[in-house]
This record gives sequence, structure tokens and C-alpha cells, in this order.
Amino acid sequence: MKEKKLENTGQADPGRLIGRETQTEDTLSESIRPRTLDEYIGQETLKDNLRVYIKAASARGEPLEHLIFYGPPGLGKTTLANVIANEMGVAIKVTSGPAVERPGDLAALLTNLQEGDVFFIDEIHRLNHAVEEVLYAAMEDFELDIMIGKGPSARSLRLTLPKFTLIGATTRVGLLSAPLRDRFGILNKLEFYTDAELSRIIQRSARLLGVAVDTDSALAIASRSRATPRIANRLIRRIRDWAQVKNQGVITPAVVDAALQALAIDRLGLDPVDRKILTAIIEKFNGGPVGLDTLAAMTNEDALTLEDVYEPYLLQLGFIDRTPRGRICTSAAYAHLGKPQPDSLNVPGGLFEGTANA
Ligand SMILES: Nc1ncnc2c1ncn2[C@@H]1O[C@H](COP(=O)(O)OP(=O)(O)OP(=O)(O)O)[C@@H](O)[C@H]1O
Ligand SMILES: [Mg+2]
Repeated sequence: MKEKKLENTGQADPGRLIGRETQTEDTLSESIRPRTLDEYIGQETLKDNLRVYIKAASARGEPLEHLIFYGPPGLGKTTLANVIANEMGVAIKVTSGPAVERPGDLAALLTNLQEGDVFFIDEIHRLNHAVEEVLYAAMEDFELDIMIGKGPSARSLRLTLPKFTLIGATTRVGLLSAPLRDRFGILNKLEFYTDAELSRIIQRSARLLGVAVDTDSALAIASRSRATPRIANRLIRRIRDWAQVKNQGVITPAVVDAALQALAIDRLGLDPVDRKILTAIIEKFNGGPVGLDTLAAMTNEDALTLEDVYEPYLLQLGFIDRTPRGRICTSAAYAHLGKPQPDSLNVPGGLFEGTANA
């Protein structure tokens, strides 16, 4: 029995194309979300390891060890939790860090689990400390200490829980406490996808959406999807609409180009907010360094959204660097925006050569 996902709170502006999943998008993406490892495209090394762990645990008749998936939004962490439950043939119970406010909430969820269930906590870095402490014993010994009664008559009761697999997902693994992180047997970073992998995801999603996408068009979409499956799936739905209204439903590279130009998404998948961020660093801070909060104020963007949603791809492209003194733009960013390079970037060794990525 699948429990519906609890509403996440405090997400990036849901209307944004590259923000977190909105409720309606979530429903549609549920219909195309992969259900098995074979349907899950990319992350090959991670999948090979999971196949081994799943086979070994199933052969022993045991649940999988607790797992953490981390990485930027939209790369497939939630999808993988569902895939693992399906591959293990067990139910998945879903919640999120912000939704579990008190130890009692967690106790209710834990005592509701069946033997072998997957228990998925999204944004697990947002669990509060009191809740986290209850989770430690549940993860390690499958036991739960609860207090019965109040005052002098209060007494502690130890419940034995069914063996379960906790899967945590987070975009901010650095915010996990060491005691919590150490209780996960398997920690995996999800990487950005290649254009070839995204092209396969796009053609699979298009097939499920009942629209034909040829290889050239799929690659054209993939190259502008920020190396992220969620964005690729959103772009294919926008382009399907565009083709339906403007080109008798036929998707071609020219239709892809026209539809994405209308969304002001450029050939590398940058949207107006990306360009606003880079332009602010270049024009207002002379290429940087500039601190995150200053940049957020200057661009009128939420600092968490900048750091979680926009920067990972700009770092991946090599357009920005995080230095101990703040963000700086690289010469690739100047070239992409068609801005004259400052002398500091032309000097061999440059102003910031050899700065560590902060
Ligand atoms: N490897 C994949 N193959 C095919 N489709 C994928 C893959 N990974 C993700 N998707 C698609 O992308 C969408 C977003 O994936 P998912 O919700 O798992 O991302 P996430 O990492 O949990 O994001 P967030 O951090 O915002 O919660 C899913 O609806 C799914 O359809
Ligand atoms: Mg998720």
C-alpha cells in the first residue's frame, strides 16, 4: 500500500521551470516515473551496486541496509527509493523532514511499518534534533523507546519494530549530523546526466506521453535540460504543447528551438534567472568574488534556491567557481554571455587561479 507523499514545505518557487516538483507536475511525473532498475536510465555504477545489494539481501530474506541518496534536485533520488521498494517487492511509506515535527509523529510512522518496508524520508537533513535522536535506535536496533504517562508515574516502554529499510534523500548532505549519517550503510551521490542518457529519458517519457520524438529532436532537448531528468521531462511536455498548436503535433529540431526560445532557454539550458545571476556577478561585482547572501539580495532570489537549484548546474558547466571569498565567474561565463573578458582573467594563473572550490 503506497502512502501518498506528504506535502513538502519551503520549496523553491513552484512555478519556476527548474524549481522543485509542483503538485500537478508531480502527478503527471508519477505517470512517467520509472518503476524498476531497468526503466531507470543512467547512474550506471550506482545501479550495478544496488543490483548486488538487492540480490544479496533478498537471498538472505533480509531488508536492505539503510541508504542515503544526495545530489541536486530532479536527478532521481525519490524515483530510486520507489524503484528499490518495487525491486524488493515491499511497500514504501513516504514522509519528509519538515513533516515530522515531533518524536511522536515519527513513532506513529515507525509503528505503522510492516516487516521489510521501505521508509522514505525526503529532505532528511531537515529533521529536528529531538526526532533524529529517536531515529538512531530505530535504525540501529529496530527499537523504539516511548514514554508512557506524565510526571512521577511516567515510565519508558521499549517497543520492538519490524525490520525496515530507511532511505533518506537530501540536496544538502553537508547538513546531515554525523550520528545520523554514520547510521546509513550505503551513501550515494547522484550525478548529473549526459546528453545521451537524457535523450533516452526524453524518448521514453515521450512514448509514455503518446508523442513521437526523433533522435535529433531528443538530443536537441537533452542538451538544454541542465543535465537533469526532471527538467527534460518538463521541456518535453512544453514542446509537445508547442508542436500540437504550431506544427500538427510533430516535434522537429526546429520546433524544439522555437519552443525553447519562447521560454528564453538558451542552447546550454540556461534560463533568464541563470543569466541574471551571471550578469550580476560580472557587472555588479566585476566578476566576483561575491557572497551568496549578497548575490541573493542583488538578484532578488532566495539564497537557498540559488545554492540548491541554480548553482549546481552553473558549477557543472564551469561558469562559476566557489572560492573561500565567494562566487566568481569564469572566462567561460563571459564568453557564453558575450561579455568582454576582464584583464584579470587573461593573466596566466589569473586573479583566482588555484582557488579551492568553497
Ligand atoms: N534515471 C531516471 N530515468 C528516467 N526518469 C528519471 C530518472 N531520474 C529521474 N527521472 C524523472 O525525473 C523526475 C524527477 O525525479 P525525482 O523526483 O526522483 O528527483 P529528486 O532527485 O527526488 O528531486 P528532488 O531533490 O527535487 O526531490 C521523476 O518524475 C522521474 O520521472
Ligand atoms: Mg525527491
